[in-house]
Amino acid sequence: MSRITLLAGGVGGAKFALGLRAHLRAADPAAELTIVVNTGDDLWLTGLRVCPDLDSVMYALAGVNDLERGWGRADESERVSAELTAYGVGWPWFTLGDLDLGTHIARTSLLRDGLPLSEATARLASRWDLGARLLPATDHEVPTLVEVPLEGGDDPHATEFLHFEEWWVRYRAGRPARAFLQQGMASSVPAPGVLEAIEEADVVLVAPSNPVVSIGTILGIPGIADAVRRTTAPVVGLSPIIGGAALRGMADVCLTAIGVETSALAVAEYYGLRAADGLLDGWLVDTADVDAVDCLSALGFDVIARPLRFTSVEETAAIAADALSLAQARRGLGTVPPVE
Ligand SMILES: O=c1nc2n(C[C@H](O)[C@H](O)[C@H](O)CO)c3cc(O)ccc3cc-2c(=O)[nH]1
Repeated sequence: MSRITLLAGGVGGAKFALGLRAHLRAADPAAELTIVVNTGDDLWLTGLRVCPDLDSVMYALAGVNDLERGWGRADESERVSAELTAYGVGWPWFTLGDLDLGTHIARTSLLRDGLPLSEATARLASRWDLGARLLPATDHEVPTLVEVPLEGGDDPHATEFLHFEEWWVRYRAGRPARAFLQQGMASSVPAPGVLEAIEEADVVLVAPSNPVVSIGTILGIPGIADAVRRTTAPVVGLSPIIGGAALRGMADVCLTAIGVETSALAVAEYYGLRAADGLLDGWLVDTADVDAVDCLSALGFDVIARPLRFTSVEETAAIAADALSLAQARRGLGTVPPVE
């Protein structure tokens, strides 16, 4: 029996989680999968608590997600959203589908009853056979705010802060980000079970999610990065960058904003090598980035290059299997798959 803990953001994290679960169900059915999910994207909207990344992972594992969009529910309708827009309530550019709204209403109801987000999440998740435990990184509210130049003012240095979802969805990350700030982060604490899931894991995996606003937010919650450094489990990450471009989403814009090059090599260096007080032991890069292997190996990372695109659940399961093999090789329990 192995305990696998995955740190994940929304859309990319959900796709990887699906492949990882498929691999575990076939190869190690007794394995316990815990997914620590980013909550920096969470927001209050129309009086409801919306948790985009938790919901993307939950819907994907439940098999009820919208495969085309990558977020929200399949077979969705938007009648309530249209009513809210008619009343001028909410964000007209941020669609809350009717089925999705059911989740937000249920979650908000549980929160209003006094449950912390971690318990509310467990209650929502218990509806489905997810094959994984979902943990929000923290029960505290740590909204990611993006500092952008103020539009239309006289002062060229004036800035304003947008909630991440406004910057991401409304402006498609098009307004230059000067900084990302996780409000309330310094005084937040990891949700119950998060530190244990990392410290007591046999393997910790870092999904190919946005290194800045998804994985970065999880790791920024006091105590979590230390737990990753401390765990006896090997820590293996997957590059969200393939051939110099973000695998999905607009992670490149976030990396550029914090001065990190959009490359598989630079993101590994950004996370850092655990042996040098960083976070990773191993790193999977795409075959397009095979040039990075020698350099990262010389730095001390266990690296393999293999196709990293999630073209199907089967292919994602094979990627997950290779990530676990890399981790097991470090634990001396298995073999490293050949570098392609
Ligand atoms: O591009 C969009 N993404 C939407 N997303 C996805 C989300 O904004 C981002 O892709 C993630 O937060 C980034 O991980 C939603 C997620 C939810 O949980 C609920 C509602 C939405 C609505 C939108 C939307 O209208 N447009």
